[in-house]
Amino acid sequence: MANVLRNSAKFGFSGVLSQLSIHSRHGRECVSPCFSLQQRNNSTSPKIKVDLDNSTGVAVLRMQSPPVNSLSLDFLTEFCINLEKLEMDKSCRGLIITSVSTHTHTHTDTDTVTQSHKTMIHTITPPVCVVSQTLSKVSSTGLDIITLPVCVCVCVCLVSQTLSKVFSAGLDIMEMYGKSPERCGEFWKAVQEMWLKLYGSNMATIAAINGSSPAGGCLMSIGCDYRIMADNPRYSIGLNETQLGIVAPFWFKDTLVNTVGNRAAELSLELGLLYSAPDALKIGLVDQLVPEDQVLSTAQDTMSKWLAVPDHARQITKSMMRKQTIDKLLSNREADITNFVSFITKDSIQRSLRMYLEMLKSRKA
Ligand SMILES: CC/C=C\CCC/C=C/C(=O)SCCNC(=O)CCNC(=O)[C@H](O)C(C)(C)COP(=O)(O)OP(=O)(O)OC[C@H]1O[C@@H](n2cnc3c(N)ncnc32)[C@H](O)[C@@H]1OP(=O)(O)O
Repeated sequence: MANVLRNSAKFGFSGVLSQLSIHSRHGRECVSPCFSLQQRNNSTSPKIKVDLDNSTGVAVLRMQSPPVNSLSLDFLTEFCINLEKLEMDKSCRGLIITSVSTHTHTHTDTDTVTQSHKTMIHTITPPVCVVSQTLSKVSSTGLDIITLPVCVCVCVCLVSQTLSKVFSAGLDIMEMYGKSPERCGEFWKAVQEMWLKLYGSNMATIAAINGSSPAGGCLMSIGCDYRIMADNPRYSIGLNETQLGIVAPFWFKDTLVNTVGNRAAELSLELGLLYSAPDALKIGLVDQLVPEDQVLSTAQDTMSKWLAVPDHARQITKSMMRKQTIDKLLSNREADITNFVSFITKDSIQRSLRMYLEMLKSRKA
């Protein structure tokens, strides 16, 4: 333990993990060239948007991958790169993870466009945008004024429209269906990497759960230090793997046990339960429910309490609580990948996944 604490103090908790972890395409080797200590960690990549507030040291990572923020290989790679960048940035002490939400996103960006171009743009039903009479008159004197705002507005509406009800739908099922063993292995390594980086993060981490969060989405949430969920009857959260005919691996199970205790985890995993927000609160799967429009602001208020604790004390304590669970995966990583690949490529499991995908599509129809 003394060794852990020494390492934690020297490298930080995630630094210890990075040293131990296998260098992979999705690990340090891949992301190191992206680091720049001078760089402000505000970035927008196709699937993820990060805003770091330098005055508070808190970053908000918004998932924006339509239609359901599913965790594909590309998404996970982007997620890990962003996490590693924030981890290396000494000014960043706290991370809030959320999904792009309809109202804030549309209004903010439309306002920006309106102010900067001194015109009026009305959003009707997404993704359609219309330029008002006022703008038409103004724009007839300058074509450049009209072209850019309309493009920006249409993009925003597309994202808003398709992500309104989901935090993350979990692992991208298409990454596990009909894929080669090599590709499945690569995908699983990225899933492991995401969890190792998040569960072992030195930052204080809060999940601002503003939509449904099944399976891998739930794993991401319980990988954080604290969970705030929107009190909306349409949303659910849980590790529902058995409902798909698949099995949550030991480190999903361990993370859940660490969060809700053994008995609740046993019921939850065996039955593949998806909990409503109030039921999730009851078993301790989430820590707090708030009205939907207050999820992010509550996360920000809560974060200031977490950051009031001295970093080194919080980080070493977090390491003591989580190290054993993390080490278990670190020392079994390759075996875990082999196990996943042989399980997921079985004909019977592929059939289960196909039926589940068909069910998802037929539910829609
Ligand atoms: C040894 C270890 C072995 C294995 C371990 C594997 C561990 C696995 C972990 C996982 O995370 S598996 C994924 C589990 N996820 C789910 O069960 C969620 C399924 N999705 C839903 O329940 C709903 O989609 C929703 C998230 C509640 C959102 O509902 P909504 O009505 O808003 O959207 P809709 O259902 O119409 O979906 C839109 C679109 O997206 C496709 N979709 C949904 N989820 C996924 C997903 N996880 N991966 C890929 N694609 C997904 C859905 O089919 C629709 O597609 P379409 O528009 O083409 O019809």
